[in-house]
Amino acid sequence: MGARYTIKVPATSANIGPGFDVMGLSLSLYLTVVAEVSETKGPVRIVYEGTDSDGLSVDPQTNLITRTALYVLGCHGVKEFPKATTVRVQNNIPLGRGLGSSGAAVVAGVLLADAVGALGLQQQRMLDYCLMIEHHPDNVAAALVGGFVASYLVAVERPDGIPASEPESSAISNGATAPPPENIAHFLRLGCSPKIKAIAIIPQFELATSKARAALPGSYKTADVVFNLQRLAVLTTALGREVPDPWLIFRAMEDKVHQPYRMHLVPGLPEILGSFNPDNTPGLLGICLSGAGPTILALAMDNFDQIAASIRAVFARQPTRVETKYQVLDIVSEGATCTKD
Ligand SMILES: Nc1ncnc2c1ncn2[C@@H]1O[C@H](COP(=O)(O)OP(=O)(O)OP(=O)(O)O)[C@@H](O)[C@H]1O
Ligand SMILES: N[C@@H](CCO)C(=O)O
Repeated sequence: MGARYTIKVPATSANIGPGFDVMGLSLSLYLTVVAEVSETKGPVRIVYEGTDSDGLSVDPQTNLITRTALYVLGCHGVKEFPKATTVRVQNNIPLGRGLGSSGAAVVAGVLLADAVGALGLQQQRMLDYCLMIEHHPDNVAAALVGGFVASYLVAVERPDGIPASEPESSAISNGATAPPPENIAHFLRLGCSPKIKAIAIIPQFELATSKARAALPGSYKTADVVFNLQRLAVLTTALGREVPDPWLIFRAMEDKVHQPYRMHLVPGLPEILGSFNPDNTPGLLGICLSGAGPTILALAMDNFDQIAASIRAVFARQPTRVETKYQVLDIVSEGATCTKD
């Protein structure tokens, strides 16, 4: 009898307005990976069972989940999956929409290697491995530990010399087996009121994070940086108050570092960010671009379906008639898990 592991990783929304590359919320939408490990040596096989998996590679050397796992195994002197393994992927996180699909895939890959290689990695060490592939910690830290998470990279330059702005590490695509330095990033879980839910309004088009990052300027005005720092400091505790203050949160979710430069990439974004507020939209707490977009994240305490309908209507009346779906999600306190059946 072989072993069977089930790995479950939540979707995440990064930034939450001012916390560009800093903040992440984990959400009740999951990537599930089931690894069926046989007792004999043999190849690894990938099977996608989810709905949003069109075009994803099932070649273990290129698929993001198994490629990450192979990198982590390689760092431990293990060149391939130790036993014949079938990796069944059920993905409910839409790809390239700003809901942390790539971060979840990377986290799943690290947990997969840890399980099949019996590596016994601690959570902090897992984060180091994740950051060799996903260069900003906001999504992966929240996906790994769960809840409302703040994080920073200890060094701005990545340890392998690749600029943090690069979308993906060449360390793993080159088959390198150099382990990451220890403690690349630090993280902290912050309080988030259980009264708050996350409404994700998801346009039916993909926006690659690399493209959305390429739209950002290389330098900023001091006043814009101060604008974000002021809001971010307030946001870190505003979401955790027992009785959330809608206008405090609304103002604390404004941003001048990334959203203004991404407006042209998401039709309707200027109107969405400029039209809704807690006075004209009861129940609304705050609104922002989720991660690199194009999903809109609205935090709210009530009237979830009405808020979603109002935002969807703005997308629908754009000249390009942007089609959307929406989901009302919980902010989940549990991060990625791996269980042995
Ligand atoms: N389950 C998965 N299996 C394999 N590859 C995946 C999986 N999920 C995501 N990816 C890869 O990640 C890409 C999307 O990553 P990208 O960083 O552009 O968007 P995102 O992670 O969904 O959004 P954001 O980082 O803004 O939250 C996909 O096109 C695919 O190559
Ligand atoms: N902080 C990242 C999140 C996307 O992965 C960005 O906005 O580009």
